[in-house]
Amino acid sequence: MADDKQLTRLRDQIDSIDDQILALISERARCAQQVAEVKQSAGDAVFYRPEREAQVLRHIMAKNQGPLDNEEMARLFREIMSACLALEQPVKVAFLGPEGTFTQEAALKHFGHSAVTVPLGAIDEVFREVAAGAVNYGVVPVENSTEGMINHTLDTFLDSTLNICGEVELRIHHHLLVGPNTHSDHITRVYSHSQSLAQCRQWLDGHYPKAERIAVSSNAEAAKRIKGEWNSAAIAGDMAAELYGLTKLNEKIEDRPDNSTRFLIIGRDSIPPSGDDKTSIIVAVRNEPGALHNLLEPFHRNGVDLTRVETRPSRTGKWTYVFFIDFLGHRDAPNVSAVLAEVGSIVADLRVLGSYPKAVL
Ligand SMILES: C=C(O[C@@H]1C=C(C(=O)O)C=C[C@H]1O)C(=O)O
Repeated sequence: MADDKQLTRLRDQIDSIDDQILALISERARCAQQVAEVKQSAGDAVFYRPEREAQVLRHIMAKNQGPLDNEEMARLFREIMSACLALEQPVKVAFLGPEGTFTQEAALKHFGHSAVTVPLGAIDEVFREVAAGAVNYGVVPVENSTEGMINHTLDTFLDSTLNICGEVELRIHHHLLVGPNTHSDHITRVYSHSQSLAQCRQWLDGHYPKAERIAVSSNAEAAKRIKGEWNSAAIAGDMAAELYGLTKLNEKIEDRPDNSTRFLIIGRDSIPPSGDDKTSIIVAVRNEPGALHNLLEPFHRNGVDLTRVETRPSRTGKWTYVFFIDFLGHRDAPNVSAVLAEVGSIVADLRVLGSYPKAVL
């Protein structure tokens, strides 16, 4: 038995600490309200500031001395900021629905749980609703560590004038889910998004080689669909399992344990520097000898680190290659703006998709 007196004393101590935390969070929330008033009187309608939020979280992680780890501590502060912001104006964020997708999880990880998330049926709809001003931001998947680029998202950027305002990385754990009518010995169909089916290919080959694999628009849609079906399973994540009341027959069935997806936050405004930023651009290059070398050389010469170079076929037919390039640094930094000016002068077309804070969490 624990020492009753010692327990009582520790719990009293926790109660008094909680009172202090409560008072401090309230004081912080009042401060954030005043910031909103200052912004409003300056005619600034944008309360949410991604670069400032990234700085707050980085500061917390740098100062944290444990015992909670940096990510855990930052997650708590993420939620405090989200709640403070929602006092003035909850951020409205569109995502690739239905409810329960990994994209929704990414949206909540980035904006916190006080954000209002709006499920939409397709990636281009997310772009459209942001462009129309019906929501403040959108969240779209862009690349998976196992399966590579999500080409549909890249292609949608070709026709869009929206800005990238941030990035989120999410560890993706897939589970094999069933409804009450299905037994593990009688699974003849497995539904999921094509990316998720691909991420679990070897596991499915080993455990359900004969089951038909059916690709649907999202893994949450798969979970929703099998709820009342016989002999059917879905591959989806925790949020979908919980939301649609399904049983996890097998957990973490992704072939690679480090399976993760990167998502982009899209919005209408460009974002000032946060001190640790990335920039994404699209360039169209003429099909001539040395074109790729000439395109990349200025980055190297100016000490700008490339983090990703992706090629897509141009859809106009006019240019042979379109490159999506990500690199470290903000477009306002002198070495980055020098590279952009130089690259702009040699390529057929250059569009800066945005400079944004590097993912903190
Ligand atoms: C308080 C501000 O506004 C919002 C709330 C923040 C916070 O709670 O720390 C940070 C950035 C903004 O999203 C601010 O700009 O400082």
